[in-house]
Amino acid sequence: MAPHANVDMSPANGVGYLNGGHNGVASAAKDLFVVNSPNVEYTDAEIRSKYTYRTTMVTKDDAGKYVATPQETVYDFKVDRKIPKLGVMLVGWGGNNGTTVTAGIIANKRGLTWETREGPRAANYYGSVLMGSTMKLGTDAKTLKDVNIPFHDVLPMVHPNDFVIGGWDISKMNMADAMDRAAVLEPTLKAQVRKEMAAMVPLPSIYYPDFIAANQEDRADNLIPGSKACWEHVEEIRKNIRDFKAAHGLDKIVVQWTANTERYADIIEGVNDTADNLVNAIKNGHEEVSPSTVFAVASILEGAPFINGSPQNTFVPGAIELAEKHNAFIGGDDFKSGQTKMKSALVDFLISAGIKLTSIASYNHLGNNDGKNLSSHKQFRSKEISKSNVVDDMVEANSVLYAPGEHPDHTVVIKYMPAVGDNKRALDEYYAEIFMGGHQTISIFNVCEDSLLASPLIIDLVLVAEMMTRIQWKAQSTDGATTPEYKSFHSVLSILSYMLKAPLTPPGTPVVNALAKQRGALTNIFRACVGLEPESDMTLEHKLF
Ligand SMILES: NC(=O)c1ccc[n+]([C@@H]2O[C@H](COP(=O)([O-])OP(=O)(O)OC[C@H]3O[C@@H](n4cnc5c(N)ncnc54)[C@H](O)[C@@H]3O)[C@@H](O)[C@H]2O)c1
Ligand SMILES: O=P([O-])([O-])O[C@@H]1[C@@H](O)[C@H](O)[C@@H](O)[C@H](O)[C@@H]1O
Repeated sequence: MAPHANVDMSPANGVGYLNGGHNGVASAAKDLFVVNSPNVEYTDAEIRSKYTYRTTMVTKDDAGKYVATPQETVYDFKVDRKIPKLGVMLVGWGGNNGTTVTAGIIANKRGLTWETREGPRAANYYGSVLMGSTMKLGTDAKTLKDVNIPFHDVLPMVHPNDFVIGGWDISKMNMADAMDRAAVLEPTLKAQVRKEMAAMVPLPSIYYPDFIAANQEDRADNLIPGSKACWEHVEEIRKNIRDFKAAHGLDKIVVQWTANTERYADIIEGVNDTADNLVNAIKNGHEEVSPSTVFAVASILEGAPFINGSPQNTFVPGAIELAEKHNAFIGGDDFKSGQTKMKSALVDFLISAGIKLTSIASYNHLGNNDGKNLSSHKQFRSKEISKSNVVDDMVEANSVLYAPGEHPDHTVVIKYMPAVGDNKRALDEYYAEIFMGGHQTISIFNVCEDSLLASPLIIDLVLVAEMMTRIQWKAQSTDGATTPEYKSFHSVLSILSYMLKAPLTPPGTPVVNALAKQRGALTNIFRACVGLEPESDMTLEHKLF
């Protein structure tokens, strides 16, 4: 058996991958609800819905007055109800996030409980918006109370317990030892999953030293030969994806980057500015092509959605164009897990309350390997960018508080302190002007167990990205513009933004960071796919009687 073989963990040989599924056959969704509407049709294979999307287009008249014109576009949505057997391949599988999410899914799949100082704990999916939260389905016809359903039940989604997980790492450490190295999970839990984890060994990966901190070199003992981009690397990764799919009888694969943060790649005309130039640059061994971009290109060519959980600019313009050309899905960047998630909610609250935020001091220290990598300036700079831009949309939306170009002071500091391990300490100060010259100072001390916050996001990103591969649309707008044939959403999955610090959006479209808006978009797009109106908090039924 090859030392890095990603072999099946079936009881027969007891080694290998986390092999999901009941008997490897994806479970069909048990419908929790049915939509009773002439605009929604259910067949065994599909849910088809006719949805009227209502927006308001704004123009200015000759006097400069805004003119608001309601507009309607009728969409036909089609959802494939067949839940696939899904493979999840993580780049950086042997890291803190990769080991934690893998062990967490094993624990959930087996319904494990374990002893802690605070008493017994049971496996759960807390922190996953799809597995741990609900959405309002509607109003009880008799009591007029809200009826809420688990978010995961709004559409026929894969269950994370059924994921078949594998991936790559530049470290050859098996997943049980890597789980120990990560020092995230309780020993009493680790003991129960150790056997499965020990049988899993990451595939060798590509390592271009200049893109991550030099202090990562001692981990790099599991390498595909070659220290810069080449087409052989693309083909090797493509083969890994195909072999994984075949070995486990999978219908689909989603690839996700949870490897170290890379430095930004320079955007160079003729190198990575177009799809053709990027392919040629890889073929010519251009040193400005990063490992994450090579993984993205390989995934795109294999038709596997690729998600970037780190802040670097993996998706250079050529990678985006390649995804568009191949109708492949991409998404990113940088999991929004703790300090920044709090920021995108708190800033939204302050500014939409008319409170003029004037400065944000955002410091944290952490002691895991991510922190070690980020102690190198070029890698920190990637993170500083993603952590700093998260307030831009909210500031720009409020011209009452902020003049054009005006924005709060915003400082991001990250320090590596090994003693605290994965339990990042985030200290934030929000300073704001309030009524009549007053000030409000909000100081937050937020201990984020980083990998336990990020792992559920890895699951959500996979679930949503896979679901999007089964949704198609066509349109008839009020101005007569039509999209006569069904097609998929745009290659850049901005619907993933709720889970990400620096959401990638289709070229030329705005970035939304406000947490409530991001969740609303995810909720209401999925509701539209079953012909339901957007969640409204108007509750006129409680006000007009
Ligand atoms: N809360 C969070 O944990 C959080 C939040 C946002 C973003 N992130 C990002 O997620 C990533 C992973 O975080 P982590 O805490 O698991 O880090 P980690 O350092 O524990 O894991 C990263 C893994 O990637 C491996 N690796 C590095 N280069 C590789 C390559 N070219 N191919 C394959 N494997 C490679 C490393 O050996 C390591 O095992 C980091 O980029 C981090 O910035 C983490
Ligand atoms: O908590 P959050 O800001 O969403 O995300 C985290 C940062 O606070 C931290 O500085 C960094 O080391 C982690 O990789 C992660 O990005």
